[in-house]
Amino acid sequence: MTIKLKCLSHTPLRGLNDPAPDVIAEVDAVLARARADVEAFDPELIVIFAPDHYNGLFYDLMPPFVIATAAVSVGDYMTLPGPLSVERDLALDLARFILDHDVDISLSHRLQVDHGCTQTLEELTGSLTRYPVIPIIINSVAPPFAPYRRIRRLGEVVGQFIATLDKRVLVLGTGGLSHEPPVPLLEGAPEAIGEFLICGRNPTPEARAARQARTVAAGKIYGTELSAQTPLNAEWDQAFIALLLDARLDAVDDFSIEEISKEAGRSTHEVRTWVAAFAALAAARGGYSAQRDYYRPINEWIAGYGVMSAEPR
Ligand SMILES: O=C(O)CCc1cccc(O)c1O
Ligand SMILES: [Fe+2]
Repeated sequence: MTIKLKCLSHTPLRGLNDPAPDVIAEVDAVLARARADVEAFDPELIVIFAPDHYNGLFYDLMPPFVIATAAVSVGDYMTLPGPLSVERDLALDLARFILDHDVDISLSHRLQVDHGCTQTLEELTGSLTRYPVIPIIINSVAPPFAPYRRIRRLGEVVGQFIATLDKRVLVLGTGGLSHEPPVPLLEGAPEAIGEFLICGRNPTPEARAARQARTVAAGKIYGTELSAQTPLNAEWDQAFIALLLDARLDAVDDFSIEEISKEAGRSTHEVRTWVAAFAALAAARGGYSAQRDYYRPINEWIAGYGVMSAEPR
């Protein structure tokens, strides 16, 4: 078994509300290098830990985390629509392994996924079907959340499973870092918004266009005194990256969900996907060496935008 890791932020505002051309060029160069790494590694399986943003998962049934044996992209924010190439039997084997190791993961035989899962797959592989993939969606936007220690444990068990495979496995985490796009909270929401958060799947094209427009409008003022959203927190981001570089993964057990929401923004919890990915790498092969490939706070994209790579020491 050989394993590599890549963790990247995602931003649906790319191409919709871009920063200066030199910043885009920087990010394009980092993504091109990451894509070349993936091409050279030629994974036989990709395990992607990703968030959902009320496109596949809603409060009518909100799992702390769920593994999909079949997944279809909703194609929001100009991302590719259609099915992912999920290895059904292997995903089921992984589901059984996780449950047998006392981590109570949910299972979906037909999950809708959004830009949170598909943008990174597309950026690193050029499609949703180039390589076999197993999506594990971690609730990162719909409180209450499982403690970070449970996410670390989930990653550990996935890593133990990966260690049993005779394959080249790429583990991906996508989301974060610090940021707070205008994702509504159920608490105190107007009735119509509450209804959407509880059972809003398969919105009309008009509703999806309106949501996209709201996010673009938020991106235009994000980080200025006009915005009510918690601003990016580069200090928090750099400390989180340092924790991963130093393999101090158990430090996440002390993370306070409320404090992170207040200090860095409510969607910063997408970093739970990074925690799971690094925990999987560490469990699969013990020590790892990691590098920060890129970091820049990018207000236009509503993202403390980071990219990291790691592999066994
Ligand atoms: O459509 C939404 O709910 C929010 C979209 C969104 C915006 C900026 C950064 C993100 O990570 C993100 O997911
Ligand atoms: Fe997101």
